[in-house]
Amino acid sequence: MSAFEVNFDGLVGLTHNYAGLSFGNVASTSNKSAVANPKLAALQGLAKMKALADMGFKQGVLPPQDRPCIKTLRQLGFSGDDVSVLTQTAKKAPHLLTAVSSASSMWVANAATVSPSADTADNKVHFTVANLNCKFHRAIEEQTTSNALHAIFSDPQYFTHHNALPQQSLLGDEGAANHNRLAATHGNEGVEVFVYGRQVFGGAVEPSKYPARQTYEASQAVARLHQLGDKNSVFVQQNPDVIDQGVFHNDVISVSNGNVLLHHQQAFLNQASAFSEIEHKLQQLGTQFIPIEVPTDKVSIKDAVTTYLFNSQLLTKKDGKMLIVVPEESQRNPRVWRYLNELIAGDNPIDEMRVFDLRESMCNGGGPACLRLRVVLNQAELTATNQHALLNDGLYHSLTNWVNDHYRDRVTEADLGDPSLLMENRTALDELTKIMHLGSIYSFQQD
Ligand SMILES: N=C(N)NCCC[C@H](NC(=O)CCC(=O)O)C(=O)O
Repeated sequence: MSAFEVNFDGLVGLTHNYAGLSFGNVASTSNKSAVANPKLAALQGLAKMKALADMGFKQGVLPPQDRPCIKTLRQLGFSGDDVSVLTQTAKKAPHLLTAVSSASSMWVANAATVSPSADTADNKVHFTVANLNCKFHRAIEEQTTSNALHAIFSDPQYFTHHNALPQQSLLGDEGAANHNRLAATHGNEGVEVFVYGRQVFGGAVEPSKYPARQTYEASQAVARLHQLGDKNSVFVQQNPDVIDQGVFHNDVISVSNGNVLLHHQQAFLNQASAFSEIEHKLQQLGTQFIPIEVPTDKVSIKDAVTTYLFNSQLLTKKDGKMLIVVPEESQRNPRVWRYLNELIAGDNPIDEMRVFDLRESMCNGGGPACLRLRVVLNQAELTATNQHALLNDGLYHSLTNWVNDHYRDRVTEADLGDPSLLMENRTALDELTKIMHLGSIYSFQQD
């Protein structure tokens, strides 16, 4: 059956800031305490969405979360009215305030893992919300993420939603950032490649410096929930050495589209055997596997981490060829830029490149691919999707005006305790739920 890949991009939230919260993510820790510009960040994200929609790609939008998250602070013992909860936290536990204020839900590649109906035994689209339990500021995203996904994919005839896995390090799950799908076309049955950083039971090698966020046990659980057969799934360990060099998610070292896997030479442990399993399983589905390997002598791991060359989007164009969407940082590095130009001129399906300025997100370790969640939908599933979450000119203009009306152009850690910022968030998000017809997805709307 024919199907579309719809890229749902996360809108950057109003509290976007640089708090250095993600140990193991080099950009996050090295930009700690820099001054952030949430308005610019949101507009940069919208500009990418609009440009891709204008090129004919189907584009969706996922809303940001309500921050600072007062509900979480109450769970941690702060009490009184909302403003007093905020001001007490700012005074007594500023480190908690930065965590509950992060706009990290913008990186929706970590929101959930999604399996298209062509791969699942019951022929429904399955979503499992990621528990993100490696980082406290991200572990608090799951409930609102679940509410947003339900509000956009509400019809149980087509969509099955699974709660996040239990919040336990055994089951660390970072969603689609560690999940690559390979298939002849989006609509064909495919092979889903689950990439994990460590195996708790019986695993051997692990990174020694930085955390491996995704476990084998979590990847297995998601594949079971999604009713994926053995023929539709492959489990591969990410190379622990590259995690220790700052590759905290697999989408910082590889990206798939169709039957192509663009990856670094050092991306995976036991790369050869993993690729022969993928090749074999794709062959059984009648499809050839096209791995494109980037050698270390052309692009080092350091180059990959600083430029986010692999955190690119690979998109199938109408003519069947592929477009690669990269961040400006890739253009600024001569080795990476040379490689990319060789790639699009070479004998492979990728023949066009677009460069985007996503600096505000990049400074926290989030490139083009982090900002989007891929959802493959056939026509009936697309029709059943909340149409107000799909980007067209009207929604783009509404969202741009909404950002210009509500967002600040400067936020530092010191601003996070400002009660006006909390109120600005709530006013803006309340309006957004009306623009996008989401209902009451935020806890402040439910109290
Ligand atoms: N690779 C993918 N798919 N996503 C990127 C996520 C970046 C995010 N950064 C942050 O959460 C930094 C927040 C701060 O430090 O203020 C993270 O580390 O989880």
